[in-house]
Amino acid sequence: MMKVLDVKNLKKVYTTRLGAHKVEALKDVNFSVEQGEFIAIMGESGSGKTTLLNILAALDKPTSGKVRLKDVDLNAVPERRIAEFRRNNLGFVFQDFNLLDTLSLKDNILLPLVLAGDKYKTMEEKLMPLAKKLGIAPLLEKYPYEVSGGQKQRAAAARALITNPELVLADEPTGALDSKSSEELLRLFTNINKEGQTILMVTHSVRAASVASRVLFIKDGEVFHQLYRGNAGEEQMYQKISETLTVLAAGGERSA
Ligand SMILES: Nc1ncnc2c1ncn2[C@@H]1O[C@H](COP(=O)(O)OP(=O)(O)OP(=O)(O)O)[C@@H](O)[C@H]1O
Repeated sequence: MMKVLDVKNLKKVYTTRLGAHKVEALKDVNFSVEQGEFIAIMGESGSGKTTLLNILAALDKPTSGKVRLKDVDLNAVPERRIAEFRRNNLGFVFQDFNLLDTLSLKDNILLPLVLAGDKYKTMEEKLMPLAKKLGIAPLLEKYPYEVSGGQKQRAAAARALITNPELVLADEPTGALDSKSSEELLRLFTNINKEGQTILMVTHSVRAASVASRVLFIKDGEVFHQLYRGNAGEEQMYQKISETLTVLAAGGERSA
């Protein structure tokens, strides 16, 4: 097994302006992700999920602790290299899609390759199989405002996948979708994960988390509990996650 991500003793303290207030968003977060895993991260509002995701995405720096992506210590990537590092190694899927309204779906999807300086021919070769797989091939010339939320999110997934990233980071990817589009997106994530794509997804949705291979629960800036899928089906996983959230909300003891 190969580690894609290794998070050690991660701590993040926000200091407000004038330094009057300090908020410890992450206290001591530790976990690692093996290649091919599909991780869901859950936790109540304010538990530190966005903070964690921002640090993993190299958008923010921890107060202390380490993040390694493959062999690279994120702290050691120089500022001028960060954008390139992100583009080469990570794919992002956001709750609100983050597509550019002035670009067609095709150009949105190709954007990371354009930024990386790929040749047009290479881009086209990568685009079609992916667009077909995600069911958006007939929509490529359309603009984001001309397609549904589910279609927008599939275009966003294509943009995340087109660079073949080590890791896909998804922030509440079903948050703005109706239940049918959510199910389609979860199916899609499940399929690309089965094909080997490592995924880390932050979500409030028990249903979304129930397709993951492992669920991490964050509480008070620490990993409070982990659930491994094992042989459990999605419904069983749904049950286990619900139970764990109940314990968490009650502020109770760590369950076994
Ligand atoms: N830029 C900031 N400055 C100061 N405090 C912050 C900042 N960002 C987040 N916090 C605080 O850090 C803690 C963790 O916030 P974070 O946004 O990571 O939680 P979350 O789990 O993502 O919440 P949600 O589910 O509501 O998005 C909260 O107490 C929050 O108020």
